[in-house]
Amino acid sequence: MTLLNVEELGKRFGGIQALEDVSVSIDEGELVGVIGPNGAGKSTFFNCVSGVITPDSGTVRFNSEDVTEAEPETLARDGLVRTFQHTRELQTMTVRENVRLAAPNHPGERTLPALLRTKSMTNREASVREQADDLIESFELSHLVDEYSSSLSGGQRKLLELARTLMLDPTLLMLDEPFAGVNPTLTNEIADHIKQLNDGGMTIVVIEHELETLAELVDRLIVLQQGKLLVDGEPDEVLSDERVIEAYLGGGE
Ligand SMILES: Nc1ncnc2c1ncn2[C@@H]1O[C@H](COP(=O)(O)OP(=O)(O)OP(=O)(O)O)[C@@H](O)[C@H]1O
Repeated sequence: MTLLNVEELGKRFGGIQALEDVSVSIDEGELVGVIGPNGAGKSTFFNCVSGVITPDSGTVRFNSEDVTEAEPETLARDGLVRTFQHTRELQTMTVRENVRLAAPNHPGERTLPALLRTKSMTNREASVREQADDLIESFELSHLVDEYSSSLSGGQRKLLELARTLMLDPTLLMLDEPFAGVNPTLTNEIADHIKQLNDGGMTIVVIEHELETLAELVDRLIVLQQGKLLVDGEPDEVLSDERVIEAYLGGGE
């Protein structure tokens, strides 16, 4: 079944046509990579799909519903969740606080005196704590729970970002450069987590410049060039496609 359907998406910034007539369909359970030279329109594509910016033309359908004008928070509540190239954790909070606070409608433990809290609020807090602890453990961040996130390495920050994102229980997870600035060991670890999440049924779309790791990870690659869809297909075929090689050699300009 189609989970995400993007039709003829267009976005212009002044004199730059960042996206032009991009149509893409993603089925439930797929693991798809989005590649293309610098400035190809990858981030603009993610931004339009995730509601960060509104496209000038075209439609975005998620679960068959037209969400072209939807706000990121609404989309996240509905299960379409994305990460950003530059991670967005709160640096003055610990790893544990960062993961807990990512929960939707976080109860805000300190805002109400204990006497005024309802049973359901207390239950919700407990389940948030449990979910956060489970994620911290599965991402092997347990030894860092009380560290401020400002002290983490680039790779550990990406793991934290992934854990925070999963607190939202996504059905469609969009990852913007999950391996950028990450050492090879953690890159493999993050790739394994992505694979496991997909094996568990989560649909995942990944923008990445690290083509070798990405091509091994995904089932399908979508190539953008100068705002247009250039090729869409299996990784091996795509990476040996003359048009793709040309686009990279030419730097997309
Ligand atoms: N907010 C903006 N204002 C003006 N121009 C923009 C804006 N966002 C993107 N662009 C331009 O749109 C084009 C596509 O940019 P985009 O960031 O989507 O490409 P990209 O493929 O993600 O590139 P990179 O791999 O370098 O991140 C580029 O020419 C970029 O300069």
